[in-house]
Parts: sequence; structure tokens; C-alpha cells
Amino acid sequence: MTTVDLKKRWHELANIKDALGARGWFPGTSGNLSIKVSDEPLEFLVTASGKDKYERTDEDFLLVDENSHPVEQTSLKPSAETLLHQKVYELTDAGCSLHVHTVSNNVISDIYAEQGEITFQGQELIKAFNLWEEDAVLRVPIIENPSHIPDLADLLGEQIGKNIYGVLIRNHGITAWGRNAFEAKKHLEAFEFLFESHLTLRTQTQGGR
Ligand SMILES: CSCCC(=O)C(=O)COP(=O)(O)O
Ligand SMILES: [Zn+2]
Repeated sequence: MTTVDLKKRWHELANIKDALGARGWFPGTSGNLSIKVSDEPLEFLVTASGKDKYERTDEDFLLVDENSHPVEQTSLKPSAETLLHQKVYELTDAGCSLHVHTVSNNVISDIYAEQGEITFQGQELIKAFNLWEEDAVLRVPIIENPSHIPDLADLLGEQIGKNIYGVLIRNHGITAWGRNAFEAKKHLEAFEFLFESHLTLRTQTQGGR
């Protein structure tokens, strides 16, 4: 990894953070973002824990290794949920992983928790996940939210598989990913659009039940 690579990735992640922040997707300092900088050994930039993610500073991200430990001596703490990002990089070809808490993903994650998933079919936006067939189904697994992060990361890992691009965490948020920053953002936006549409439709047709 060269300094140029690191700066380029930092810039990409900072731009995504700004774009998601403009939508209000980091309430109460929630959310964390990462971008892969090197494959072997695995190294990725991840947001520092507990910060106001609506602000842009020189201390927004730090580089961590394949064990989610800072690569260099720093006073910054990696996101408390860095292990989830590590898991995504271990089990997929992702180059970028995004975790946000929104009202829509929070509500959907609770309504469908007992089913363990929500699926979408016949929605144009599932094409954002490269699902082009007319009868294609987009599946989003839903996992429980244990407070022990290694357990949460293991639950996430169990759900990762073919055509899975994001996992909902019950009453918590979503972790979504893509091969690069552009694709990860595209996937996250598409998920949120589908969740909001679904909830709006439920309200209109079933009085919210
Ligand atoms: C105040 S949000 C609780 C922690 C969380 O779920 C989150 O996404 C932010 O944690 P981080 O350590 O990445 O700031
Ligand atoms: Zn979170």
C-alpha cells in the first residue's frame, strides 16, 4: 500500500461519509464506515469510535489490520463495530462496508425479525443488486443484536452468502457492502429506498399493521 492509495481511499470514504451525513443517516453518533486499503495483509480504514459523523476532520478514520487493531500508535479508537467490517472483508470480495442506523431499517428489522429476513420482488430497484430477471428476489437477512460484538460479528458472518449484500441487525441498523465505495453506497441507498417504500406502502394499505 502506498501513501497515494491510502489518501485516495481516505478521500473516497470521507466523501461517502459526507453524502450519507447529508441524509441524516448518523443520528446520535451512530454508524461506522470502512474501506479496504490492502488485501494481503488485510488493512482497512475505519471510522473512529464515538465521533460526530456529521463533522469532517483529519481524525475521522484510522487504519486497522486483519485483527481490527490499529496499524500505528494512535489515540483514536476504532469503531466499536470494526469486527463486523473485518468479517465482511474476510467472507466477501467487498472493498467497502457501510453501517448506518435509520428509522426505516430499524423499524423493518423489528417487524420482520421473527421471520429472520425480508425479501423484495417486483421492485425495479433490486436491479441495483444486479438482479435483472423478472422473478428475481432480493433477500435481506435479519440477525439479533447481542451486545458482545464478536458474537454479533459471528451472526453476521453466518448470513453472508451468494447475492447477499447487506444484513439487518434487529433494532440496531444495517451493514451493507460492495466491491468498491461506489457499489457499497449504491447498495445502501437501494436498501433504504426499498425499506422506506415498503413501510410507506404498509401504512397506506394496512394502516401500518
Ligand atoms: C450511539 S450508537 C451505538 C454504537 C453503534 O451502534 C454505532 O454504530 C456507532 O459505534 P462507533 O463505535 O462506530 O461510533
Ligand atoms: Zn451500530
